[in-house]
Amino acid sequence: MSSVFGKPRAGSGPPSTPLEVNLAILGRRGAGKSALTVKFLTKRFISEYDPNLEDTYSSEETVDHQPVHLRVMDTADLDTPRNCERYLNWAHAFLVVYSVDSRQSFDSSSSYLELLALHAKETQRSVPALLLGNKLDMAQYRQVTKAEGVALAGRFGCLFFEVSACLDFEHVQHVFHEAVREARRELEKSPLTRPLFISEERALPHQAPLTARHGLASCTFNTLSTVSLKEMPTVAQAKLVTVKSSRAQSKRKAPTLTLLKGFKIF
Ligand SMILES: Nc1nc2c(ncn2[C@@H]2O[C@H](COP(=O)(O)OP(=O)(O)OP(=O)(O)O)[C@@H](O)[C@H]2O)c(=O)[nH]1
Repeated sequence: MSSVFGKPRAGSGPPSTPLEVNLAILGRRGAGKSALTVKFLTKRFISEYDPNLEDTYSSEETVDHQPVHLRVMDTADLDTPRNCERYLNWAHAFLVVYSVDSRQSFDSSSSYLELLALHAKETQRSVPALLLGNKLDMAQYRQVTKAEGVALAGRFGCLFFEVSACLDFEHVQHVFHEAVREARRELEKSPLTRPLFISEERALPHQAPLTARHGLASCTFNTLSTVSLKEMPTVAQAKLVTVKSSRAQSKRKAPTLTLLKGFKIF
């Protein structure tokens, strides 16, 4: 969606270097991570998807008059966090998604928040997370109350929103932009760019019990000082796709979209 939504207006001053923000979307299968990602990128709602695809998308945004080069990793864990290195050391902010009509997905979101809290503790570096209760349009089938969402977010000190990938775009965009704001605040506190590293594939033996206690046995929280690291070339284990057009929604005749790999968009 190169610059379509957030293009700086002509005459709005000299262009500044875009802030680079990496955003990872986490949550149980079916919570609506892909639908939210695609809604944000294209203003469209998808109803068919390939649950095994994990992609990272790139979008030029303007948030509070500042250009932002945003990368969004739509993760595809199975039911619990797995091989979390690929996003733990990459993201500047996390969107943890559950579905308001699924208690299981809410429980998983709690596991993800635990994981992020543990990682922050291990690395002494906090990365903002936002908790999203998705599928608000399905509120009549609610299994999770808004109060529970608020309480869980409060426990982990994160922002909380209820959204729907199939309702208004502006609300979804607002949430993504809030994530950028949170990331920016954190980056301003520690202006050094976060290291784009992935670890060699080996776990730290002493960390296993900690993660296992939280049902996160397949995740390791490697820090710069404890493992040998290699520089991450681009986005780890993910295909980078630039979405080229998203004026689609505002036009009567749907134009050709450069589609997100694997999605059918209607
Ligand atoms: N009614 C409704 N359905 C939604 C919403 N968001 C997603 N869905 C549907 O829920 C199903 C799962 O959505 P996905 O976006 O693929 O969920 P995901 O979290 O990416 O799941 P994986 O791809 O398996 O990791 C799909 O059938 C979507 O069409 C929503 O806000 N409202």
